[in-house]
Amino acid sequence: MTQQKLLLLSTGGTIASVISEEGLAPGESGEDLLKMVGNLPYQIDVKDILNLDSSNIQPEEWKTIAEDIYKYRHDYDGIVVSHGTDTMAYTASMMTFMLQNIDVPVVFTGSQVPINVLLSDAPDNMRLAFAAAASLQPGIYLAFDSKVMRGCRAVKVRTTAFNAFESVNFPPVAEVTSDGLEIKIPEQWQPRQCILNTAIDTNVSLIKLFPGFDPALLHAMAENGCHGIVIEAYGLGGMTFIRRNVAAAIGELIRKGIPVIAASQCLYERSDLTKYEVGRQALLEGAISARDMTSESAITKLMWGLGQGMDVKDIDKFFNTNVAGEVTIDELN
Ligand SMILES: NC(=O)C[C@H](N)C(=O)O
Repeated sequence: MTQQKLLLLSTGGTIASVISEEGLAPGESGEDLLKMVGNLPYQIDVKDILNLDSSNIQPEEWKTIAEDIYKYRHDYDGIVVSHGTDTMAYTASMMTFMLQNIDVPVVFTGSQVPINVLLSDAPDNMRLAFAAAASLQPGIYLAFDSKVMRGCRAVKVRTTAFNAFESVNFPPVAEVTSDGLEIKIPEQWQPRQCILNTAIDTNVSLIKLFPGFDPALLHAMAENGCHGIVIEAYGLGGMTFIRRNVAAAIGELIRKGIPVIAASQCLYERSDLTKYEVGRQALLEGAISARDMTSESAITKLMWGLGQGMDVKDIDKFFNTNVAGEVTIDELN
């Protein structure tokens, strides 16, 4: 049997970090990573495309990563992207929108401990990512600590523990068991034209509501060039309306053409603005529900939608559309 051909795109992160006087910083190449993982039953090519801690990965780097995935995808059976963990969920979510209908498996991974440390989690995570890239349906995934999840559902929930990521509001698609990589949710992939579209609007904001939040800050953002806002509201999507009327401020912004997405500060389960008065007020003012999306998916979806020139109505429609498994659409808001 011929070996599967896989590509490693390395971008830095803790996985590739070495100790320096300034603190841990990326230093190992993709080839170094592969050497330390040891033998794998695949033919693997490597390209070092970035060498950054992921806290330095920003929209400019998203574009580079998306373009490289797009450029090389047909030369390989699957692609692994090694990436720092801090912003990996944002990058994986953005790739979901920039590379719609991706036609190969693309698997992001990283580690909590550098690969050159004896008991690092990196070798296991790399092996998992390659196994996933060799066997899953096309899609954007994140592989970490024996689990493979949809990239657009992954959230970093722990700062140091090996089980740093969780798949939020959607089960992991595959898990390591004694039988190997067990596919739990076979993705229903249908061949369609893969589109690379990296146009995004980065003039957006993601804010968390807290008791005492001054809605004038929303106006200040709009006056300073903010084109769209995701608000992590309370519980099912509730927002203050007495004394400090957040809902009314949202209405004013929306009438100025600035979409406002209502997400929840609860990590799990969906927002539903219809249930309480504090949600309905915001809904009446035109707030758009993020439903069960992660904040990482909501903010990247908003950037991408605005980058396509969508207005408030289009963004509303876009957020009521499931692009690649990032949201569960049901009758609820
Ligand atoms: N574990 C990690 O990879 C954290 C690191 N600061 C990064 O995101 O690049």
